[in-house]
Amino acid sequence: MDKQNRTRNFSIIAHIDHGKSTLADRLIQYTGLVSDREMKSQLLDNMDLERERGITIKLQNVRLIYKAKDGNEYYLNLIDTPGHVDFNYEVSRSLVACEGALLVVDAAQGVEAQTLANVYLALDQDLEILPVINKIDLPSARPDEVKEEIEDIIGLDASEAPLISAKSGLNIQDVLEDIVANVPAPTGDINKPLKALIFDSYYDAYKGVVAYVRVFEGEVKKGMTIEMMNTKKKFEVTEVGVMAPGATELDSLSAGDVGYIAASIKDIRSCHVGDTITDANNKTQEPLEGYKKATPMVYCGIYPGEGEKYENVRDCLEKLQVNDAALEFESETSAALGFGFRCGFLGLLHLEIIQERLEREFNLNLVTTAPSVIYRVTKNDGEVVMVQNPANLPEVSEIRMIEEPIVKADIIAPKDFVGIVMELCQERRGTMLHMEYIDEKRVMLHYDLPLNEVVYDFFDALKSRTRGYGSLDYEMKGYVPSQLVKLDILINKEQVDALSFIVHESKAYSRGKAMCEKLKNEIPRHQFAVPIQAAVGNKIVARETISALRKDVLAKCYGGDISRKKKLLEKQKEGKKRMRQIGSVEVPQKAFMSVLKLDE
Ligand SMILES: Nc1nc2c(ncn2[C@@H]2O[C@H](COP(=O)(O)OP(=O)(O)OP(=O)(O)O)[C@@H](O)[C@H]2O)c(=O)[nH]1
Repeated sequence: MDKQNRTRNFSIIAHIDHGKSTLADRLIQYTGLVSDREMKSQLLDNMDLERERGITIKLQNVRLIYKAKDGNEYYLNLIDTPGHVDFNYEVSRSLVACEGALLVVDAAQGVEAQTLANVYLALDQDLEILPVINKIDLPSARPDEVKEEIEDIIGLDASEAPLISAKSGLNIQDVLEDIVANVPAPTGDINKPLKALIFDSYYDAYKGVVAYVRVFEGEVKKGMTIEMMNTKKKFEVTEVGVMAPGATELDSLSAGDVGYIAASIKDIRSCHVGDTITDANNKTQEPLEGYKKATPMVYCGIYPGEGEKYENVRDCLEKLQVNDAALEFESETSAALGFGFRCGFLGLLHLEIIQERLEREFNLNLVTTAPSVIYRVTKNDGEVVMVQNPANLPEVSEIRMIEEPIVKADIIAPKDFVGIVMELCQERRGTMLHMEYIDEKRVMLHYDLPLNEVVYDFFDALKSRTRGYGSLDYEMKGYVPSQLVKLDILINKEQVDALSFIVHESKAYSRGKAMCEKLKNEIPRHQFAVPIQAAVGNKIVARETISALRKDVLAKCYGGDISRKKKLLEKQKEGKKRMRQIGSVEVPQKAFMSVLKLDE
């Protein structure tokens, strides 16, 4: 059998926590790629941040060599995928490079909202989906019922699905045999001109931008001149190889292979994820269909903090963008924070992760402003503007209509929690579409929810109110008109542009109040009283005051000389007035993030 017939390209898809990363580790360990001693727990989640949060964010690929029962040696290219709803985009990116996907389902939890969402993504790519039932070691495991669920809800035959424990390593060989037997071998002519898809990339200080590719046709070798079909840039290949699990150089990558290409690419903009690489001297006719660009759904301002340089922040954002194509940014200025960037993210988790990476990996000191979705504003003169920065909302008098993005949300929860889930969706201005029973125990609720209500902390609220049993998946549906207002925050009578946000009219008061209270706790006391107000237009909807640190000027004044007392108090008042006029209120950096975590 030739190499192509002994190659299998696959991903693992699952709902969060169903054990995808643990299974990936076991597969790596079983095939002897790393010794047990070297086996760091969850090797694929190689970013510290991921390990801490326990969720997979960036996809990684690794090549395993497996000697199957049929006596042949197979090359299994595994591409790890993230399981969180914010990262569906990354899931579909990695799926394009594969012919099959393992669908890991927790034997105790069964099919969840994101199990379904991931299956749909895999079906879109025409992948062979192999169900795997994990965690059968758990006392609460119910593998037979879960098999039925997979058949009933998803429509996949699960009768032959391996029953495994990724944790203990039980039946891991069944999974490998399943892959060999049922994931189709790649096809593609090695003698045709090179055609390879870049599905990910990262920046290496020595090698430059390294592209992770899936070769569909032809062959790529060191010394060859390649061309990026989209950017038309040409480079000489300095190294090709596979991750096993570290970068391992090979002579060539050919049709069907997954691996990396380094070509001393210094400018990150010349290597686009989704672009097709070809041989500059023997070009392929048509590029492969690229990825549809991920559209950010949440925006926020990122500003250099105390002592931080603007250029430095730009540099780091650019570096992050290389391996996170979904991150968008452009320059903006704020009266309160100076020069900075408006950045677009897939969701709140994505935002938090980027922020943490900037702070931790790049050691940046940042100020982040409240997240906002994109509103569609129609002005009286008919002009339509998309507003993702509340500060840019046109004057109220100019606005004919504001529309907000709505998502179609699918929520799966045990039936005992239906009331609680409905209450939560109601609070978040949701409209129920319908509800169906998955089996005797669980229901699936379909809702239309304003994205602006989902991005804040809907996911956390759902998890905590359903004791971890509720699961969520959502996709953009469109825009609907809504009664939205801009809530401004005034600190010491001055409007702070970076703290403004757009909110539904019915929530302006409660949000404003919560915001003022929060800021009151975060801003230290000054020599003068600091009023904190929330306003809609000219109307103040909430107010808090940080009382002044009153210096006791009368302490030294003995006796009852009333005129002297008066004089001293008068003087103090003057001082305060001056302070109020010229002194500025020190607002701590974290106050700008405080809108994020408002408990309503
Ligand atoms: N009892 C038991 N626990 C398991 C098994 N497999 C995984 N787990 C545990 O389940 C939890 C989630 O496993 P992960 O492998 O991190 O799950 P994941 O699907 O990769 O999750 P994300 O990276 O967040 O998408 C961890 O605490 C694992 O130790 C298993 O077979 N049995």
